[in-house]
This record gives sequence, structure tokens and C-alpha cells, in this order.
Amino acid sequence: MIALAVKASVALDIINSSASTHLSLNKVYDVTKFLEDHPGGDEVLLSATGKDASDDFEDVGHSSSARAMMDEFYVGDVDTTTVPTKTQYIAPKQPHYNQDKTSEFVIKLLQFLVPLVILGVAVGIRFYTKSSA
Ligand code: HEM
Repeated sequence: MIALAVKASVALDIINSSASTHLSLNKVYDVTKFLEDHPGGDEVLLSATGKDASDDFEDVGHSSSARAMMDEFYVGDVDTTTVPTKTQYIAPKQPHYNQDKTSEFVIKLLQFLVPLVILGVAVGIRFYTKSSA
């Protein structure tokens, strides 16, 4: 079993060492330094962090040399039961654009009035240029 975990800005990869023990321990890999060099790209690694990444890892069919490389990033073990099988996506907070607290009503009114004013000016110009020609 493989799992990835992100702790602060550190990307951790967790891989099962012994499935037969009562307390299933998983190996944890810190792949932070490997993000840029990973042949499969950093995005897949990051998407597999913070959870059990066993399936993600196995689905790719990593070579034996890829498996050998993992020792380099091994940092410790974690109890499987504490590792989520899925990570919950938390959308980043949207910045608050209406900083000056202009009332929503005024904004809506302006959104309606400004095009009308532009149209009025255009019609006025057209009317004026036509009549003076
Ligand atoms: C410490 C953990 C990992 C190591 C050392 C590692 C290493 C490698 C290496 C050496 C390759 C080149 C192909 C090969 O030799 O098999 C590779 C490819 C790849 N890896 Fe990983 N990988 C790790 C974790 C992961 C995880 C968790 C995922 C999935 C979320 C992943 C997805 C991929 C993908 C998509 C490719 C590209 C396969 C291709 O285009 O043929 N890897 N990885």
C-alpha cells in the first residue's frame, strides 16, 4: 500500500511495508525534492499526497529502478488507519474584490446604467452629426 501525505509545504509519499501485520504500517516518503525530477511530473505526485497513494503508484506500473529510487525519499512509517484513502479538496479562498464595500445595489445600478449612458451618447453623436451634415 502506498500513500502520499502533505505536511505544510512538504510532500510525503507513503508506501506499505507489511500488509500482514495487525497494525498495518506504511512507509512514508518525502518527495518534496523529487517533485521537479519526477518523470511523471509534479502534478501527479501532488495529487497523490496527503492520502494512501498505493493505487496511484501501482496503476502506473513503475519500474524496479523507480521502486529502488524510493529508498532515497523514505522518512518513516505511519499507521494505515490514520491515513485517509482520499483527500478532501478544499478550494482556495476567493479574494474579496469588493474591498471598498460599495453597496451591491450601487454596483448593480451602475452595471445597468453605464451601458445605457454609452448608448445614449452614441445615439446623441449620431443624431448631432446627421443633423449638422
Ligand atoms: C517516491 C515515489 C515515486 C518515485 C520514486 C517515482 C519514480 C518514477 C520514475 C523513475 C518514473 C519513470 C518511469 C519508471 O521508471 O517507471 C516515473 C514515472 C511516472 N510516475 Fe512516478 N514515482 C513515484 C511516485 C508516483 C506516484 C505516487 C504517482 C501517481 C500519482 C506517479 C506517477 C507516475 C507517472 C504518471 C509516470 C509516467 C509514466 C510514463 O509516462 O510512462 N509516480 N515515476
